[in-house]
Amino acid sequence: MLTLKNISYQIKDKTLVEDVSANFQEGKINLILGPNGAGKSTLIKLMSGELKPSSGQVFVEDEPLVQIPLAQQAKFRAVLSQNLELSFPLKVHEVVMMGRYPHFESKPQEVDKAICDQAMDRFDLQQMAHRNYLTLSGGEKQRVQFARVFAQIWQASALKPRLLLLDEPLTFLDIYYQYELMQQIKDFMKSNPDLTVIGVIHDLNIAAHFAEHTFLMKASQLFKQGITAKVLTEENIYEVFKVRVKDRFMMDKL
Ligand SMILES: Nc1ncnc2c1ncn2[C@@H]1O[C@H](COP(=O)(O)OP(=O)(O)OP(=O)(O)O)[C@@H](O)[C@H]1O
Repeated sequence: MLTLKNISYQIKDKTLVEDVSANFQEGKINLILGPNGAGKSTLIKLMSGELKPSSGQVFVEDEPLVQIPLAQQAKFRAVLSQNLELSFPLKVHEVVMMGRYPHFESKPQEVDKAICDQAMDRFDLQQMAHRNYLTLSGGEKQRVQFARVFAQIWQASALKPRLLLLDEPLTFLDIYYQYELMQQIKDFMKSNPDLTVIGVIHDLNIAAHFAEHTFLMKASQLFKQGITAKVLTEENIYEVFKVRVKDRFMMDKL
């Protein structure tokens, strides 16, 4: 669904992403792992179009991303970025409605309200729908952001298959919600088979449990990519993180 062809990204003489080629398949959960500073967030920003590659190209299906107008991109592609700061005292349901902005002209329609309602149900937010977003805990804010991005891509688009980009979406979440939210993604995808998820996470167990395909980054490059069980081996993990793990421990959870 999304293809990267020889993508590099440089700032001055520093290379943040070097010659990355990858194909993210439609309908799959693809997770990107790697040490701090390996280039994961930069790669997500290149896929979302927030950054333009210094060389190489990003394709959505067979169309170069740069040729798709932003207003169209927002109809089939949602992004949950790291460190999202809002400075206005919006209510929770208003933040979720932001996900619908690309879909209506001047004011939300009944369908937009219904979708926000369902998204809040899904992420267990109804009881805080009228709370000031700024007063929520870090984990609660993260769940609101999940509801916002899901509201954005709730319905299939006539333009393209849907895409959800997640940069460290599990930050601030306790272990219950880490698994719960990943499970919600998986469940949503069962009834929405055109949705592709690409996310950056740090937890090897979560990747082993949920990712169909795993992408290991090391020093600005893509070190390994493929079926999770073949990528998350003791050897590869040691090569990238310099930490010894018990392979079987993770694979038992698959
Ligand atoms: N605007 C910038 N100017 C210079 N260096 C940058 C810039 N943005 C990022 N970097 C550097 O590029 C490298 C890759 O950053 P990136 O945020 O992509 O890493 P990451 O793999 O997501 O790391 P983490 O796991 O810590 O979030 C880091 O060394 C970072 O300091």
